[in-house]
Amino acid sequence: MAQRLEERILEYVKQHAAEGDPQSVVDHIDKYCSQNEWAMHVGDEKGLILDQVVKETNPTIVLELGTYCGYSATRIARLLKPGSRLLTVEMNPENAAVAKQMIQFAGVQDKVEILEGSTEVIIPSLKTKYGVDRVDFVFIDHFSERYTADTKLLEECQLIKKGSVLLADNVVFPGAPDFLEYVRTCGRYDCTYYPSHLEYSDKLDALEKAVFKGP
Ligand SMILES: O=c1[nH]cnc2c(O)c(F)c(-c3ccc(F)cc3)c(-c3ccc(F)cc3)c12
Ligand SMILES: [Mg+2]
Repeated sequence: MAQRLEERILEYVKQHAAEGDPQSVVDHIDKYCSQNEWAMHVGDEKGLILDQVVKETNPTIVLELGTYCGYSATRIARLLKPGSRLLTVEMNPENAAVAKQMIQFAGVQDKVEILEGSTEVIIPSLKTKYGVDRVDFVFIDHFSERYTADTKLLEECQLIKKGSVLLADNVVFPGAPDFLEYVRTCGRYDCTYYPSHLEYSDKLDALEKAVFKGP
């Protein structure tokens, strides 16, 4: 029995999902976490909203804050057009190691790069160290206490331009009240609220989409 929950999830995927098939990996993570052990992936219900927003944005460069096991990175990468890429930031090295294997097994490793470290250090280095000019889509799913600071950092580093889309998880549970206040009142975002449920649960949760209108 693998020691850590995240390793048990990876083991289950390796033993039951179809290698090279990102949809199969996503489906099997959802199956394991709804039947066996709860884990904090965005999940199948909120995942369908994520899919819809990714499809309507059709992004070339995606930034994800909070990789965890690689569920949403796999979910997003499966929808990306050839030549596009996803950079995902994870500060927990053990989770990053699981995510690397999950992404590899799903066969999306050519589109996904895992950046280990904290967002406050990595975001300011994206232009210089990772050759990013602008990000078209940001999935914010790390710590709700960092949502606002990291959004302001993306603005200050000029990584988001007019039309860039932010999509934040958990704006109801655990909640991100200062983030909602900021994007809805600062005058630089067009916001949309998507009510849903906490992953693998009937508790209420929601995603907030914030489309940048420019500085
Ligand atoms: O931390 C997170 N990052 C990203 N997504 C998350 C997510 O989608 C979640 F559903 C939860 C969650 C919410 C309720 C709960 F009871 C347990 C965990 C967390 C979370 C929140 C606070 C913690 F102390 C630990 C985990 C996160
Ligand atoms: Mg989340």
